[in-house]
Amino acid sequence: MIPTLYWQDDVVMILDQRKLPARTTFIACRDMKRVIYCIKTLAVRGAPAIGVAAAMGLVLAAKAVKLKDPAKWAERFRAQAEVMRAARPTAVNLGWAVDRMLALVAGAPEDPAERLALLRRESEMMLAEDVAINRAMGRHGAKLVPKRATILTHCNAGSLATGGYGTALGVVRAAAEAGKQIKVIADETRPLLQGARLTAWEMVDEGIPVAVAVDGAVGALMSKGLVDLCVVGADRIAANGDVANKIGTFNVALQARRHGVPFYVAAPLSTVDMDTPSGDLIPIEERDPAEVLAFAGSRAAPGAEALNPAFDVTPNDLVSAIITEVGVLRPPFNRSLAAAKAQSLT
Ligand SMILES: CSC[C@@H](O)[C@@H](O)C(=O)COP(=O)(O)O
Repeated sequence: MIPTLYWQDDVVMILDQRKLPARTTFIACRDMKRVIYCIKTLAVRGAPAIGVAAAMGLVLAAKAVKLKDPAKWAERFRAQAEVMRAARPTAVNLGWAVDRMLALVAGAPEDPAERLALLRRESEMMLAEDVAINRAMGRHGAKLVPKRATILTHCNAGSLATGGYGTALGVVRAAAEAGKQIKVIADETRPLLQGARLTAWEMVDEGIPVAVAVDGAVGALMSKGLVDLCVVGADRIAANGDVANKIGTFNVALQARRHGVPFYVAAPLSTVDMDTPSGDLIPIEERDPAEVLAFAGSRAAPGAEALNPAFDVTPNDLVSAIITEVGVLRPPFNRSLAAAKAQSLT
């Protein structure tokens, strides 16, 4: 599998996911501004991958701040960190990674080279940890998958959306590695086609049979008994278990409930935001209407406006379970999430 992002000497290399699957090109980021450009334009996307990219971007920012006085240096670095935090609003992993780097700076050595090395190591650790967490999630989630199963997923919560292996697709991979007969239905995921372009590409590369369906087909497919379970990722999970994920996820969950299909969310605990009590308080990114109004390079619906919320919130009562690195969490989620978060801090 091609890496999503990595360090090459002092340069952050980011796979340009906007070009996939047609071309595999990397963007060389030498400053934080370039990393932010990649995050905003979705060259790098998916909650955990955005978090790692933010950490790497802050290493570049730390290097660029040349102030000698440690207090002034920290003040400038903190200001840069806030610019990074604002790059995209919904995925809480971005703010989580920024806070982790800020906490490190608070106790960091004053020697600039040592300080920089510390931040660099932290960003590398986050990347490695993310893959390990995804594998753990995969092991827990695979137990929920029958021996033969068709799994429907929405958007791309795969290797490309993370440091590697994936969250929802990590569960798919782990089930396949355990010898189960898995087929995947990838919702195409309008308007930017993360399902058709990215999930299908990852599954074909993995040798796992995959069919792409238009987003509106979910109900029809389930009514014919063609879906055994749904597994999706998350951008932010509120303390009560409400789940923000790619626009269209809520529809999948509603159809799953209507047809008695289990609806699972696979996400690391870094995606759980205990400071946001419920889903209605999660900020939802509104993206450029042009993403909706352009089709195959030409303008669709001339004269019309567009609504383009990038995410929606699935209420916790539609979620069968949340698969995390510490295990499968069941309702009531306010209790199971709080316990898992407390466990992860010990
Ligand atoms: C493991 S990724 C989980 C989510 O981040 C994913 O499902 C998603 O909604 C990504 O949205 P995107 O706008 O492509 O960043």
